[in-house]
Amino acid sequence: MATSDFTDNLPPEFADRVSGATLKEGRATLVLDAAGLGEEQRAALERDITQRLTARDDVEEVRVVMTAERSAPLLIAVGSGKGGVGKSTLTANLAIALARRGTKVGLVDADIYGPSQQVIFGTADAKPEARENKLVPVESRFDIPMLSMGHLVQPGRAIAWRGPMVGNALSQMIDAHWGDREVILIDLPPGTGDVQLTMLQKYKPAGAVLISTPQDLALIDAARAGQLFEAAGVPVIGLVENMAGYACPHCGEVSDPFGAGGVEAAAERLELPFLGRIPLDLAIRQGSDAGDPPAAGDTELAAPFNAIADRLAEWISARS
Ligand SMILES: Nc1ncnc2c1ncn2[C@@H]1O[C@H](COP(=O)(O)OP(=O)(O)OP(=O)(O)O)[C@@H](O)[C@H]1O
Repeated sequence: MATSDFTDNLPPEFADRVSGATLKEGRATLVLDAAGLGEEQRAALERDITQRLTARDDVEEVRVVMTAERSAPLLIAVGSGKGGVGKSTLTANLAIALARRGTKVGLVDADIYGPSQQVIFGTADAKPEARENKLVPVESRFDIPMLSMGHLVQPGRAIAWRGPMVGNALSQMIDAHWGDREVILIDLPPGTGDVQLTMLQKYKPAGAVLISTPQDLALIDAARAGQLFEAAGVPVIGLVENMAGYACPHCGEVSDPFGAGGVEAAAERLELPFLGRIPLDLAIRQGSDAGDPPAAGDTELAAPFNAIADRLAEWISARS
């Protein structure tokens, strides 16, 4: 017998997904459309259907073939030449801004020197579990699953790591159960060290966003980081200027402690897109420390992050 009648009694939510079915000598083969389902939902669907069908007298064995395999999520690296220029702040806020526009985004904090995303996302106490030898990302309250070096080692312990250990930790985080995530933002450590090299050799990102303050020194380092990506064939999506324009909370006068406009001018010189400018504002630091990043709210400080996320989203959709 080669028929699909045996699937007729499946509930509609299952039956609607069956795009092909045969039953031959007790062996049922089903082709299921798994589009839009996350990894866990797919596993649950397969389990459930297998149970229902094996309960039948005429079915001894069930094979389920899932189609519409999810494509691997797009990896986007966020890098900087120097430390402390706001890379983690940008990555967290971009992830939140993208998630608020409906992108299924995940986040990896690969900063071995000072992982901080677990603080910004309030997941510092979480311990990621492993399933089938792969880590399951930790859920955060912004609906952004994440993994951080801070989840894998005690803060400060990874600093002495070199090549293979770094590569191993990075692999565990990137090869995790990312389910239905379309985009994963990767918060890189500053500079052009082991993590960047492993990233380029093993998990070449689709693109990189670079952040810098407007000082010359920070810019020179950022340009160097940009060169590394470009040499490896990873397009630099654009440059972001951080900590420009400080509005005095007392008198309102705007000053530019690190200069202003330098990143935009550098982007022009390097022929790279300029994605936007984030002001220096105490509320940005306070929000990050308190696990309440500005992009999660609706104050005017969300605006620069939203504008940069818009540019990034345009870049992502132009690729797909
Ligand atoms: N625009 C801003 N206004 C005020 N504070 C900011 C701004 N951007 C970042 N900060 C603060 O500056 C500090 C450094 O920022 P962040 O951790 O994002 O930098 P980083 O480049 O990721 O540093 P690291 O090299 O340590 O990873 C943090 O305390 C952060 O909250």
